Amino acid sequence: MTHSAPPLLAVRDLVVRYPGRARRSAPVTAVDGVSFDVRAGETLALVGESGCGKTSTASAVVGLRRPDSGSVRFEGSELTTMDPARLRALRPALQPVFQDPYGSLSPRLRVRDAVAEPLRIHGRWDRGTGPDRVAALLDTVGLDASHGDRLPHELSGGQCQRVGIARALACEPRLLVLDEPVSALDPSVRAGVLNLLTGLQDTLGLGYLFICHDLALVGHVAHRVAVMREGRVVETGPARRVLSQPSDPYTRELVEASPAAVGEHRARTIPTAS
Ligand SMILES: Nc1ncnc2c1ncn2[C@@H]1O[C@H](COP(=O)(O)OP(=O)(O)OP(=O)(O)O)[C@@H](O)[C@H]1O
Repeated sequence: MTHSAPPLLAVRDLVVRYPGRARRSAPVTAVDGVSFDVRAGETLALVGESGCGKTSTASAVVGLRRPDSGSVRFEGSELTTMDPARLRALRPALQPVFQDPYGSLSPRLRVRDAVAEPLRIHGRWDRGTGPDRVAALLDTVGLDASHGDRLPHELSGGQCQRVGIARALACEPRLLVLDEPVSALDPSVRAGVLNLLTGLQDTLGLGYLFICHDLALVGHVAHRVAVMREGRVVETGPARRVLSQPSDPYTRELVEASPAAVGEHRARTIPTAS
């Protein structure tokens, strides 16, 4: 990880508002001037309690929601004002992985076709080499070729999430936006999926914006942490420092409520049950 390189992702003064739920009620400001950077090969964890604006931030970064104001720069290019054709060409480089592993896959699409789909959508499918590329992607995420024949309901939650990661990797992204990628999984398979993600990062040099409310997991995977409260970032810093010596009172409350987050040594590879 080089800190002199320009950031992969630079978010500045991001604001996301939703219309008020009741008629004529004031809009809800979900994200209120958020700024952070993610560098290649680095994981920035965005943490905070439910409703603080993490998913709204991620949605604006991956283009699922247009921000009301602020800047989202990817490799130096401003995404919020980019023309649609250029944005479409850039999108594969910046891929989301969502929380619900089943919900993010089409129930009628076999795994092989689900992994091939992003290649087809982005005009990168080659009939000659495509099947081998899909097999290689399945192998990369720890699934064997026989999983390619299955439908999502024939997979475990962890396997489904691995398919979601294979889809995200298909078009050779440089940034993954991981919105609670293991929260819906059984605790016994969480470590395996997180270890897969950290291994991929180490091999491919990917940047991760990692949204997570579990500070113990954050302590394993994140290089830096940004703590959100009520739409704002209240503290940013190296994960070790933020989780062991938080300077913001709210961060201190979060850390104290999660004693497992603080430890002398947190291995990047999480032990899995044997
Ligand atoms: N589509 C929407 N319409 C109106 N308000 C919304 C919408 N989506 C989110 N909000 C509100 O915006 C705020 C931030 O929500 P957001 O989902 O971004 O938070 P979060 O930190 O990701 O929460 P969680 O961890 O529960 O997913 C909350 O007050 C939420 O109620």
